[in-house]
Amino acid sequence: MSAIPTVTLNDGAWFPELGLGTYGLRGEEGIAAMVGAIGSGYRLLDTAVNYENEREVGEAVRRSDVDRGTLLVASKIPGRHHGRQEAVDSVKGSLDRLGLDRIDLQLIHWPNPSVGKYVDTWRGLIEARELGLVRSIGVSNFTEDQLTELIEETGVVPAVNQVELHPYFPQAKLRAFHATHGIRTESWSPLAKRSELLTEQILTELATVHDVTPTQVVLRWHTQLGSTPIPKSADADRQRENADVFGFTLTHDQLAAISALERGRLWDGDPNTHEEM
Ligand SMILES: NC(=O)C1=CN([C@@H]2O[C@H](COP(=O)(O)OP(=O)(O)OC[C@H]3O[C@@H](n4cnc5c(N)ncnc54)[C@H](OP(=O)(O)O)[C@@H]3O)[C@@H](O)[C@H]2O)C=CC1
Ligand SMILES: O=C(O)C(=O)[C@@H](O)[C@H](O)C(=O)CO
Repeated sequence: MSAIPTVTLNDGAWFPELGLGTYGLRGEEGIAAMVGAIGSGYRLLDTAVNYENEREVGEAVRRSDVDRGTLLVASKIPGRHHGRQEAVDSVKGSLDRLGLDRIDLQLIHWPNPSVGKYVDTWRGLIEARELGLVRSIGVSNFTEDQLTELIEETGVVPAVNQVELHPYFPQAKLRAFHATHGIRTESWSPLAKRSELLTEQILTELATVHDVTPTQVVLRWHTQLGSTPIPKSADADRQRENADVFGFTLTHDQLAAISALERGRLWDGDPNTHEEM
């Protein structure tokens, strides 16, 4: 398996084209799964205050035999920590739990519109970056309008927007907005939480054509769309399968056929209405 390629974010930092989701990876088993993933070549671990596994993520970084400087840890601020000073304090809390002296990518988890403080929270992340607590700053689950508001109010463009993205919800319009503004797209639930996606006929057909698995077809689709998928797997073999997607190329027509599976969100995770505290 070749190394996972990287891209450059709008702040000049490097960023992998594929990472590991860690929601649900907890305790010793979770740490072992993350250490194994790092050993298999993963360099980006995605966590959040609300995953309650930042301690495990930090421990996995320390137990791995890879230099800290070659690993990226991303975390996310929950709705209950929105506000300028609250955001800085939230980052400090994450750093304590991680046991690290820097978070590589800090995101706002959800805009939580009813709280009405995502612009202040963004100002807090800008301050956290100035304080050297975090390297890159971005958001998650932000719409075009919410991104525009952040940019107009602060002049700082998020490096990343991590959003629901999979063949059932390809987000073409939002991705085009990201491309225009130099925001890197990151795909959450990139396998649509496994669901029935992986048995779709077009995916099994393309898997045969390219001599790979349907999962690898889906993950390659993400990377060729210019998004960084963060599939979660607790299993070493599936982790290796998921990372080994850079040795084949889908054609333009094959990408379009996969995107034609579009049917909508997995659940009611509309950033305009969903509240996640
Ligand atoms: N910002 C946000 O609001 C959100 C962020 N996220 C992030 O995105 C990450 C990934 O999303 P998630 O919701 O976990 O869903 P995924 O789409 O990554 O699917 C995970 C499921 O797929 C299974 N799986 C993984 N690889 C394979 C494979 N090769 N073959 C068959 N099954 C496989 C896993 O099982 P197994 O472990 O047994 O392999 C698990 O059941 C999260 O862990 C989290 O970090 C997720 C939701 C929202
Ligand atoms: O996992 C996350 O990052 C979330 O934001 C949650 O909303 C998660 O997707 C969930 O619990 C869905 O039911």
